[in-house]
Amino acid sequence: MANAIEIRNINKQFVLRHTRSMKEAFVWLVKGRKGDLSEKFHALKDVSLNIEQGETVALLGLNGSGKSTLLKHISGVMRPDSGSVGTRGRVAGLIEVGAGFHHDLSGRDNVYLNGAILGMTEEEINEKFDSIVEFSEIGQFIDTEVKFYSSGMYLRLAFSVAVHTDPEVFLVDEILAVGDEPFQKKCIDKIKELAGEGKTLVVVSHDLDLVSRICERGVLLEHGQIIMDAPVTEVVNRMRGGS
Ligand SMILES: Nc1ncnc2c1ncn2[C@@H]1O[C@H](COP(=O)(O)OP(=O)(O)OP(=O)(O)O)[C@@H](O)[C@H]1O
Repeated sequence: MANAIEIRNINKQFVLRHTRSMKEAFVWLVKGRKGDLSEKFHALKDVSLNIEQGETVALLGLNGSGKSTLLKHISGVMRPDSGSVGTRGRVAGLIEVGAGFHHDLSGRDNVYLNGAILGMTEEEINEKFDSIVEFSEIGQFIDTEVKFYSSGMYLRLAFSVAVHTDPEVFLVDEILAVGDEPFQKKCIDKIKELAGEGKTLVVVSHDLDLVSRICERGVLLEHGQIIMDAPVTEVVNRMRGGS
């Protein structure tokens, strides 16, 4: 089967400190600018990962292990310092609540803006508009500026637009957590439905029960490296201190 996602030897470093004290900068200057004034943090270290079309994959690991950074590379919002990331088909999902939303525009305008960013044509959005609003349960607030939305309302609209783009690859970060329980359940059912249709799914979550229900494969990250890639139950077992 064809790969939906191909990640080859990616590295990502973040600059932790841009500035130092005047004294440190002075010492650095008189010493002939030796060394680097900024401190770097290696968030992803030589990560390679192939995900086949139709696979459901959970990215697991402790806080700061690099899961969200890896997901952002798959979505294309971040680029690696070296290595390559390839995806096949339309990629959509929920990485950061409100990303791609314009605060001063209404929910309605943001559906068009976000839909276009995710690759939908105006015609496609017109066609799906009612269904997007219905799924989100935003109701009359669709014409309110989104800066007045609660975080849950943002999530509802963003999730609804993302699933209506009919993506081949669907990415979900932890953010489902801000939805209330009924909406979370609705999202999870929708995610399962997408998986059932053979869509590729990559999920970042600390909810081990949830990922065990949705995903088949687990990829465990530690300090920016993949240390285990196995059926999700085995990875969850290891995270819970099993084997
Ligand atoms: N834009 C950034 N600038 C600097 N450091 C960053 C940036 N984004 C992430 N990091 C750092 O990279 C590391 C990995 O972050 P990441 O968000 O990928 O971890 P995570 O596994 O998703 O963690 P969590 O479970 O807490 O969400 C962290 O130490 C984080 O501080």
